[in-house]
Amino acid sequence: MAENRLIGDYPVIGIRPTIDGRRGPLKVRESLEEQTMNMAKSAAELFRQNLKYSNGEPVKVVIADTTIGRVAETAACADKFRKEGVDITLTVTPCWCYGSETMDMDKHTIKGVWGFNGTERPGAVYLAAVLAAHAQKGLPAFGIYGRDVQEADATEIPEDVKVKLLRFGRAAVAAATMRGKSYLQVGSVTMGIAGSIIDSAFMEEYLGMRVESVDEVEIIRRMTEGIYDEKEYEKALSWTKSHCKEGWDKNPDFVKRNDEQKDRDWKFVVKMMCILKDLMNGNPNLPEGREEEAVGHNAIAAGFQGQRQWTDFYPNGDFAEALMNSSFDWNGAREPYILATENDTLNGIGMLFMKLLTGRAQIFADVRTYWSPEAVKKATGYELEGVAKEAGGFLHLINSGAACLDASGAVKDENGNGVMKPFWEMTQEDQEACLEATEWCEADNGYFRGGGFSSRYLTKATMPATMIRLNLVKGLGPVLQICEGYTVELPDEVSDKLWKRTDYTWPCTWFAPRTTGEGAFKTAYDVMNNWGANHGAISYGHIGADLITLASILRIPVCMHNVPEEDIFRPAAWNAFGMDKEGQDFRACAAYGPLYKL
Ligand SMILES: C[C@H](O)[C@@H](O)[C@@H](O)C(=O)CO
Ligand SMILES: [Mn+2]
Repeated sequence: MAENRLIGDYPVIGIRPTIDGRRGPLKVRESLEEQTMNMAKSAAELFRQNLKYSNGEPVKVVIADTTIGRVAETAACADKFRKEGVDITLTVTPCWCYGSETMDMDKHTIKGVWGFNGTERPGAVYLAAVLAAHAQKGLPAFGIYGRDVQEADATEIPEDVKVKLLRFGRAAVAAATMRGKSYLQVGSVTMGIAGSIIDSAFMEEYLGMRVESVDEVEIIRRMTEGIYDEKEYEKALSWTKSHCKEGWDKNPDFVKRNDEQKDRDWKFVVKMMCILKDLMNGNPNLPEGREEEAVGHNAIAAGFQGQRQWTDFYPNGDFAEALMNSSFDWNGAREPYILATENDTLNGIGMLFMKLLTGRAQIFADVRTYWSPEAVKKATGYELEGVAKEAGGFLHLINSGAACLDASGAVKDENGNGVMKPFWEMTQEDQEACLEATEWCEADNGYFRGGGFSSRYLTKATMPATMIRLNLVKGLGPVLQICEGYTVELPDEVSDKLWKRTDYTWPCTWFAPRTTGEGAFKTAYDVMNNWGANHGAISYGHIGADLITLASILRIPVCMHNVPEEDIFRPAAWNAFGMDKEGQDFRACAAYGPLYKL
């Protein structure tokens, strides 16, 4: 079955080797042709080797047919790139060139410029000149300039240049991948959660996406009228029965569902997942006469209302949310979906940002509780250690449904450390480890009167992680919060005591922010006390710097982060908005406005 089949090409990177146009007896241009084109080839190779689309394929990179010395060659390059579907350009040069004649003036491309740091020819001078032109013309571009002078014939890319090139590449590909895709909302506002009040203007103007909305009755219609792939459903059900072990039922006897009802519920939730996939991707294998349903909604991300109405009556969406957000299912390892629970569109977009940057499955969670060292000691007698102690406590991240099974930490690297791999690295063994670490408990009848099953696991690994929240603030617009930290392993009996005080049948992750002792990152308590909403999106890895670069491309200011200042990489023009990194970001984003504003 075609999974994650999105209509529309993935963004292409175009490399623009620019050069001094002077020929003549001293052959300035001729003497630079090879070095300039070699820079372009090195950058292209670096991108091809290290950047992947969200489907796991290597990023496509094209190079201009010739070096670009005068405007005619600039135009020829722009023409080629238009035909190739280039959304992102990197201009490279070891020498002086004529800024406004050779710069990328396409207002839709995401731009970077790498000036070679060799002093024989003034590549750095061109870099500064053309970045000034970009600033003057309102076409912000990232500037990349290596620290150390290189030999003129050097072809290797210095480490610090690589870091910036790849950060620019990952963020630009993530930003451009969203263009033209849909956010599908299934159902509407959930329990009054503001994030589930979808803001189409934000999706359109900041992300270049569009909003598709489907009433939940569509799931029932498709079930009732058989508008799903029967073969796929049977395969999914059989796999579920053998791979998704049922946990215990905490409900009191007077509401407990009997085996026959639970069997019906399993069939229901598996079919629901098949249908939600079809709604997002479309499915060419739907029954004859269902051509309209077969095309799907071209959704790169989606949300499901769950909690209230649907879950008051039908089995909940936790099974679909948990497995679709994971990096595998009955079809083996596959690109994780982004399916937000409680229809929290902003948390869904946060998950999407990080999936596009990493290729990894994502966690959706309530930022449920701050546990101070004193409170833990009082509740369990345990003295905090390690990252939790350093952070002055930790946060309880827990929500029913949309936390990927990868977050169990059951997948181990070669050193036995818990990891969450990009989906293309997930082995059969890794998938089984995640399933083994997960049980599917009967839905809490207090919250889910319609029944269903909730995934349950404890994150049993200390893993680097990044938690973000995208917030919409009236009068300001979107802002992003970023918190790097670590998942925390507690002794089982300590976890148990704390977990039991809340939703014991939901997936549980303890998280210690990397604190700085100041402001919002003074301690773990301050992170929660400054958090902008009830939810957070969490990814494996410390990817805050990539998120800051992505946010700057999208013109979304970052209002809270714990990323070291030296790792902040934004378009060069941001420097014109003041020396304070945070303030300049707000001022620049306000000045440039949303990328796709008409
Ligand atoms: C208690 C509610 O039903 C839960 O869903 C709550 O924990 C939430 O997740 C609200 O975001
Ligand atoms: Mn929630």
